[in-house]
Amino acid sequence: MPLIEIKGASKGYGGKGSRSEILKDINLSIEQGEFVVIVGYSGSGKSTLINLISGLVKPDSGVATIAGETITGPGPDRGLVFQNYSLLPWLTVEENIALAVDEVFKDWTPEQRKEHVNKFITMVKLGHASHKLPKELSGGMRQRVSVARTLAMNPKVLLLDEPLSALDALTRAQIQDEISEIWRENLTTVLWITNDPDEALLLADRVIPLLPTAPATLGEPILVDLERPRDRRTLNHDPKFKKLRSQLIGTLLDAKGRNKVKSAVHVTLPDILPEDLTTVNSLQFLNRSGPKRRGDNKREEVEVAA
Ligand SMILES: Nc1ncnc2c1ncn2[C@@H]1O[C@H](COP(=O)(O)OP(=O)(O)OP(=O)(O)O)[C@@H](O)[C@H]1O
Repeated sequence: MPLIEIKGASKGYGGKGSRSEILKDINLSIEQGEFVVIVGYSGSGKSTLINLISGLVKPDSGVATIAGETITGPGPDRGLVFQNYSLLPWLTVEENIALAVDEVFKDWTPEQRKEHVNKFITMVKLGHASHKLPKELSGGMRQRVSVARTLAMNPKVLLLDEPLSALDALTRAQIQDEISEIWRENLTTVLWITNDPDEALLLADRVIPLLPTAPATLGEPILVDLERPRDRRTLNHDPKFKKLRSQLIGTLLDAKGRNKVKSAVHVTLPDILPEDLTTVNSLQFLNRSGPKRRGDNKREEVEVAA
């Protein structure tokens, strides 16, 4: 049985008159230990999709399950990491993580919890900063705390909603590698959402494009059979990587192209002779007669893409 399953889910927002259908007929199946990345355009419904699994969004139709159980709301079996860290500013790195651990492992001894917290602080390489407050950390360090806090709750699946998009490219690359390493060592199941095709292919076992049809739906999964660990420097020259990249980008671009609603609109434009702007003499410029109408109105066909 897959760990995560979505069957025939659709979701829209708003009431009558202002309703927008965002997702339609979403079918997704994620196996235990898989690293799946969904890649799509900004605003296409990626957060809505991941939140069908986090339990923050309920589908209008269809169903989302974890280990066969219908998802009806958020739960500790699904760890969610957002783009904006969501750390408590008055608590240190250690305390932020301990708060989550204390909540989930209430029956553990204080020593067991402390050991557990320290394990995850070390895992994300923040041992030197464990007593710092979030305001004393860089964006990358904050996101590492956020990942450590979520992993420390031992969720069945780690859900990451564009976790690195607020970071600079170099920090992003570093944390991508770190999370990939943590995933390989811990055999966690990961669902990662991004708008970056390179990030998707670097990390995933399987990449699924979210096609910007209106409403959006999932395209055919792309199996990323690239050897691990993946080295971004060599990958850039790897013909297999290049092929997958072009397949993924092509799929997204094609879907975007097909989604353009074309309609021919007939507009009538005045047929004007453009003014001669080469006039350099200021007197000539002041005395210019302005644009001239050549004749009858002209008909032009303009194509509008919605
Ligand atoms: N709670 C809500 N109520 C109404 N509309 C919403 C709600 N949440 C999202 N939307 C709309 O649904 C659409 C998809 O939003 P969503 O956040 O799922 O997309 P996204 O792909 O994650 O976007 P981004 O990449 O910009 O974060 C957007 O038009 C958004 O305005």
